[in-house]
Amino acid sequence: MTQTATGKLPTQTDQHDLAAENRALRARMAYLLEQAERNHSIMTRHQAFDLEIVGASNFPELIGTIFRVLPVISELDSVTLTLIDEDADIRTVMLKLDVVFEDFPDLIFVETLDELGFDLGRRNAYSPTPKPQLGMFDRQRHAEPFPNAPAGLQSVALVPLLRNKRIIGSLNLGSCDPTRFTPSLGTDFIEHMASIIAICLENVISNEMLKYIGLTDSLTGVYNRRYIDRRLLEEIARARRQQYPISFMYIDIDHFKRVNDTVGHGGGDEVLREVAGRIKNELRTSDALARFGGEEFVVLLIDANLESAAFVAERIRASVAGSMIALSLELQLSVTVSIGVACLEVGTAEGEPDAIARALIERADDLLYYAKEHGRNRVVSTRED
Ligand SMILES: Nc1nc2c(ncn2[C@@H]2O[C@H](COP(=O)(O)OP(=O)(O)OP(=O)(O)O)[C@@H](O)[C@H]2O)c(=O)[nH]1
Repeated sequence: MTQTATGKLPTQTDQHDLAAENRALRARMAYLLEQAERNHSIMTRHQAFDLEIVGASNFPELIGTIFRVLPVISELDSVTLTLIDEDADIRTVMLKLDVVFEDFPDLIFVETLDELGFDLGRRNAYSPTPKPQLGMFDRQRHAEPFPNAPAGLQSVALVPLLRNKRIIGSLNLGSCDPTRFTPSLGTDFIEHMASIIAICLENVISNEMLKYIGLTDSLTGVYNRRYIDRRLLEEIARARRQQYPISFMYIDIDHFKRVNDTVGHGGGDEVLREVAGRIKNELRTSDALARFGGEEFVVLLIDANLESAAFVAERIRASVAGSMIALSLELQLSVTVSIGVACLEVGTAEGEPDAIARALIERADDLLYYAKEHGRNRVVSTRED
């Protein structure tokens, strides 16, 4: 029979106490085991999440994963993301790369650090790390980070996204449980999560910027030849599948050598920028404008037959010729363009997309040459000879 610590045989009361203590210990153990299992499951889910966001290859994929997965694995009722985008560079580049911001209503852009709603005192973007702010949800105070707050949101955590001590935005977490985010709660876990998200964001944003730079003409800001070559192949395949025509314009500024000779290379660059702007104004957002090099531009028009493409080309010609271009140094200059227009009609795109693209470009180039030979400042979409 069991003896007590004093060596005496246990009484019935002692035994009763021991059994109760035993039951309590077992219950405590079961609770701790349950907690450990729960924590393990949370850790596993978060590790899978980390792997998924680290593997995201572009901005929409990363943002989409954060908004889709994080509320589920962290049992949150709202997750939003605020990014500082001072000169709207991120938005401009993403738009150019066809990111549809309407798909991400919980992605918020602000111009300045102050708009993040952190209590930063006299900090600036490079000051030592600010801490997450946890507390009760206040519809007015948190209107900016939670623009679509669900009914019943009770507590929130605004977690700074930091890269090299610089705040790039904030990850905003919301719960309908009032005890979920209280000021006394430890923040190591959410800070760790935010730091991984911040690295992924910065990485994906700089990749997208590089992609954009690689596809853009730095002088005029329109696409470059590499972009159009690639896009043309995609569009030929799509037009073939969906049975619509696409058209291609080759645009060349007339006597551009004379422009350079008259106003210098810098003035010539200004003319190139203005002409690019005037062409762009005549296009739909689905059309793509690129500078092919020198004083040559091309336009790819989606779902446009020869007649409508020639109509747009005529508008472009008229817009360039219609008013003088004002240069800095108070100079004004008249320029004109010649345009060749070719179309890939429905049912004519047989063979390899590569060969079709080449033939389309060559036809537009040939018609441009014809326009030059027949007086310039004109649009040619069919040859009369
Ligand atoms: N300012 C500026 N000039 C450029 C640039 N790239 C090419 N050029 C100039 O564009 C001019 C093209 O001249 P040409 O190909 O002879 O043709 P053009 O004078 O436009 O004559 P047509 O096309 O026959 O009407 C050359 O003087 C080039 O130096 C550029 O990026 N900036």
